[in-house]
Amino acid sequence: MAQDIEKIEKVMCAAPVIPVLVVEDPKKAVPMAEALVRGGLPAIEITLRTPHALEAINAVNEHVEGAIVGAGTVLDDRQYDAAVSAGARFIVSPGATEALLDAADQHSVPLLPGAATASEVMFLLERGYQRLKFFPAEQAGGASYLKSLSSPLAAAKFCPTGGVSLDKAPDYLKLPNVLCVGGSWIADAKAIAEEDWSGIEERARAAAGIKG
Ligand SMILES: O=C[C@H](O)COP(=O)(O)O
Ligand SMILES: CC(=O)C(=O)O
Repeated sequence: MAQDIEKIEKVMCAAPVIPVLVVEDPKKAVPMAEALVRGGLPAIEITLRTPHALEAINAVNEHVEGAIVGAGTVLDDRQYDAAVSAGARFIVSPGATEALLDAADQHSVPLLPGAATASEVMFLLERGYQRLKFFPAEQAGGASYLKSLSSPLAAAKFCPTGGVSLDKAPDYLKLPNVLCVGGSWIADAKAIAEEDWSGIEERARAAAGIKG
């Protein structure tokens, strides 16, 4: 089954940046997401890298008006099912496997799979996926590398993530094959632990204003 491009583009085009979040304490998820939404970043990715990530997704989905909460670091079918049950509105993976794409076929909640090479992109295009995460963006070659994929693999459009910052984001966003970027700089683990909601809101506002 092909990717639902319209559905995933609603997430990718909601703002220039998707914050990637590692939430240790689910009680902090709601005020964190409220700060992000107030700052102008409605689409947020809570990674399944902590024991309470599903609880955090559920809380944001239930309580934060205007948020489009997704699950990141979804690696297999069990995690896909669990994230959807928790209320995730989109699913992100650092890569892609046949099994994960088969799991996505069972759900209407869309998948944004990761790719870092021409062959990985071609594999995903073959499976009907044209909206992809470019991960890890800076480490794999950065904006110039991604630009060089834009002509031969023109159907693929990306959300570069990994090492992206406020300063580096415009270089990606001006590329013809980039719809948004992802990153943890807006709300990193320290800011969440310290409940720095005003700082998160301020960085979200700066990110929401980035032009390509
Ligand atoms: O694992 C990395 C996340 O996808 C975000 O990367 P970052 O911390 O480099 O922004
Ligand atoms: C890095 C990434 O894409 C993820 O954790 O979902």
